Amino acid sequence: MAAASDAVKTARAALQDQRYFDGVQIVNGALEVQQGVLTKIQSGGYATSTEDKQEILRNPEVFLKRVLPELDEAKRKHLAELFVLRTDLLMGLGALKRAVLDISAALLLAPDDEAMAKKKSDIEGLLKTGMSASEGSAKTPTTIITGFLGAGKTTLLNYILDANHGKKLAIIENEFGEVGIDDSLLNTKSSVTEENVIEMNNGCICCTVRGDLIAGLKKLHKQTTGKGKPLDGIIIETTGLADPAPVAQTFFADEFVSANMMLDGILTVVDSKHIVGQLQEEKPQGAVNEAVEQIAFADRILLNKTDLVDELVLEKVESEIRRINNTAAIRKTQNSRVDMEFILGIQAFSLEKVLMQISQSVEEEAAHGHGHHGHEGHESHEGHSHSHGHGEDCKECDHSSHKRHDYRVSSVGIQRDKEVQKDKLDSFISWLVQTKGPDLYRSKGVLAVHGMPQKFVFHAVHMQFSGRQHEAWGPDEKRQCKMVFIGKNLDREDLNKKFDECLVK
Ligand SMILES: Nc1nc2c(ncn2[C@@H]2O[C@H](COP(=O)(O)OP(=O)(O)OP(=O)(O)O)[C@@H](O)[C@H]2O)c(=O)[nH]1
Repeated sequence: MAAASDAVKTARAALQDQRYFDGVQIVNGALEVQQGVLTKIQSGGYATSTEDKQEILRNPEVFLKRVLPELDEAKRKHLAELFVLRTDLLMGLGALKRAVLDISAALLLAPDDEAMAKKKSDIEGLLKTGMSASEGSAKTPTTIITGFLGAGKTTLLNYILDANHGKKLAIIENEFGEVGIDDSLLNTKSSVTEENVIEMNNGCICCTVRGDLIAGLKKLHKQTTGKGKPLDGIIIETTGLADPAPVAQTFFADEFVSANMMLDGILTVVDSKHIVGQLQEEKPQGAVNEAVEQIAFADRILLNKTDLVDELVLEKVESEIRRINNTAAIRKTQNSRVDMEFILGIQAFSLEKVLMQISQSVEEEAAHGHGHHGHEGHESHEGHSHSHGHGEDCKECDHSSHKRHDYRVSSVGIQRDKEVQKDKLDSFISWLVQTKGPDLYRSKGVLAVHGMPQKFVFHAVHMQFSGRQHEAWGPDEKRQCKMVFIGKNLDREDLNKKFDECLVK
């Protein structure tokens, strides 16, 4: 029983830290052990070879009904505890339907438990309204617009509002406590202080949320959905903010916000004429270059003010952007005019979309990106992309300007046609958290975990992580791992080496 209570303790800690996936694995292990023990008792001491070894996980009620007569009070209590724990973990992963199965199993074991009965009806209520814990169609899609001063953000906002006659959009800008619906507030800019940035209490220094934004979103929800007039979308303009991360993380971290809104995507507007200078601006040691960060976080980039530059400059700007972020889609614009489909409803933070995007971006990265590590005579120059062999006579590469191009922020893609070992993957993730957390801006991936029939899909802003098991791998599908990391000072070789240590040999 000591091992069993250890499992409960460790899974509870995982729940606390929002490591839902780890927690589920621990509880699964403990439940499988219980099934083994109970099946042996029923079959007179022998394990049957035909049993479904995961029946307790797949069909908990069927299994429990069969073994119920054998269970003493202590066993019932322990099993119920495991099922309740798994319910909470599954909720964290957004798997509400599975969570209902588990809480029903717990209720079979403890039919008079009022807290469990309430939990069950709460989850069923959430299922009915379509509000899942992680993704759901009832949530209001929210778009973050970033970009350097004067790049064309307000021009874009006005364009969106004009273009969307049929849609009811709310705009939140600057002072997040103030909320403008439709066309109000567009021209009342005021400065933003960093006082409202709150550190999360999970001990990770890079995970912060904005208290004023949460308050603003709550107020907005009350004024709209709360009065039976739901919105079609929310747009947040982050003028004056160096770092879009605390805004983005609010959508992962705050319970109210994540239950009612979903982050649709981060748009970065770029002034084509000035961006190269902005990117290359030397900052005092330790200070961030806002322009570089805004590009690193982007899902979509508007290369604006194309009327002020020629094609050659645009090409250069595009290649500079690609060195920082080679997964965001780029569109050239004038006066921020762009198809709405390119910027709204993009679901960049939906795990389903990650699954689709990741293949494309990692394959591109695998085809082009080689980094310049070990490239004698050069400073580190990650993310620099070519598919050719590399020598001093390399014509495509402007070797004289390597130093200028070193933004310290780059994308690293990893693709392996192998499975990862779960325990080693956990160590890899904790190594990432401990050593790279603040430097890792965006990451996403699809993993084949040894022993797991489903794809494991994740994305993260810094270490604010969202991931869950997705559809099963197809019978003819190659089980493989694909990931993209965008961040500062990423050592491509080190990341590859550390990840390779997690692979099943
Ligand atoms: N030539 C040219 N001017 C543009 C374009 N897009 C926007 N502008 C102008 O650039 C100026 C700045 O545009 P805004 O939309 O206010 O930029 P912003 O990013 O909101 O600026 P801040 O709020 O100060 O950060 C305005 O005068 C716009 O009319 C463009 O494509 N070409």
